[in-house]
Amino acid sequence: MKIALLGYGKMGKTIERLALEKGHSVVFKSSIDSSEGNFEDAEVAIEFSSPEAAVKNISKALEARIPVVSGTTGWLEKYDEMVKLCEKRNGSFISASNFSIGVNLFFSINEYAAKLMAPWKEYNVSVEEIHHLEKKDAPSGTAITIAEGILKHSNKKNWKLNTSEENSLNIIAKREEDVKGTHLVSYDSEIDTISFVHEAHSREGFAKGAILAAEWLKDKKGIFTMKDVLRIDEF
Ligand SMILES: NC(=O)C1=CN([C@@H]2O[C@H](COP(=O)(O)OP(=O)(O)OC[C@H]3O[C@@H](n4cnc5c(N)ncnc54)[C@H](O)[C@@H]3O)[C@@H](O)[C@H]2O)C=CC1
Ligand SMILES: O=C(O)C1=N[C@H](C(=O)O)C[C@H](O)C1
Repeated sequence: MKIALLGYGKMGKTIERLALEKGHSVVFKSSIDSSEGNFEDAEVAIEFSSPEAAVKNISKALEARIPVVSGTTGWLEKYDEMVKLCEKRNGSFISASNFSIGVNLFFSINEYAAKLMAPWKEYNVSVEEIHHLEKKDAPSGTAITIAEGILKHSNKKNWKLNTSEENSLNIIAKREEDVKGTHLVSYDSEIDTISFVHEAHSREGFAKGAILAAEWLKDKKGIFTMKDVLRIDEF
C-alpha cells in the first residue's frame, strides 16, 4: 500500500516505521513547513497533524480522491463539513479519536458500565485524562468519546472540563511529562469507588490501528468508524 503521511510528527514517524516493517511504502509526507514525495501517487492518506491543519489536510485528500484515515483531535466541530465533502466526492473517510484496539474495546466496556450504573444514582461518574505536555487540545478526543458514551445512558445534560456542576459530566485533563495517553472512568459514592483505566504504554497501538484502518479502507467507498474496522457492535 502506498501511503501519504499528512503530518509527520510523533505519530507520523511511528506510523512510517511500522508501515515500512509491514511492507508498505510512504510516497509522500508533510509537516507544517515542508513536504516531500508525490501526493498523487498515494493509495491512502493517513492524517495526524494539528487541530488547525486537519480540515485542510482531509479536504486535500478527498479532493484528490485518495481515501483518508484521520486521527487528529480537536477539530470535530467541522466533522459534518468533511462528511459532506466525502459524499460529494464519492470518497472514503475514517476519523477516530483513538485508533488503538485497546481503547476501542474500552469504549464498549465504558458504554456497558454506563448502562449498568444508570439506575444507581448514589454514584457520581467522572472522566480523567492524562497526556504529555505538548498536547494542544483538552480534553482529549478520547475523553470526549468516552463522555459521549456515558451521556447516552446518564441523566447528565452534557460534559464540561473541570466542572463541579451536578448536571454536567466532569472531565479532568492533566498534562504530565511523556505520558502517551491515560484515560480513567470513575463512579464514586460515599461508600466506595468503581473505576477502570486504559493506559497506553507507547504510541504503537495508535499507529497500528491507523495502519489497519488504512488497509481496510483503501478499496472501500463511504464514511466509516473504527467500530466498522474492528467489527465491534454498537451498544
Ligand atoms: N486518534 C488517535 O489514535 C491519536 C490521535 N492523536 C492526535 O494526532 C495529532 C498529532 O499528534 P502527534 O503526532 O503526537 O503531534 P506532533 O505535534 O508530534 O506532530 C504534528 C505534525 O503535524 C504538523 N502540523 C502541525 N500544524 C500544522 C499545520 N498548521 N499545517 C500543516 N502541518 C501541521 C507538524 O509539523 C507535525 O508534522 C494530535 O491531534 C493528537 O491529538 C495522537 C495520537 C493518537
Ligand atoms: O495527543 C495525543 O498524544 C493523543 N491524542 C488522542 C486524543 O486526544 O484522545 C489519542 C491519544 O490519547 C493520544
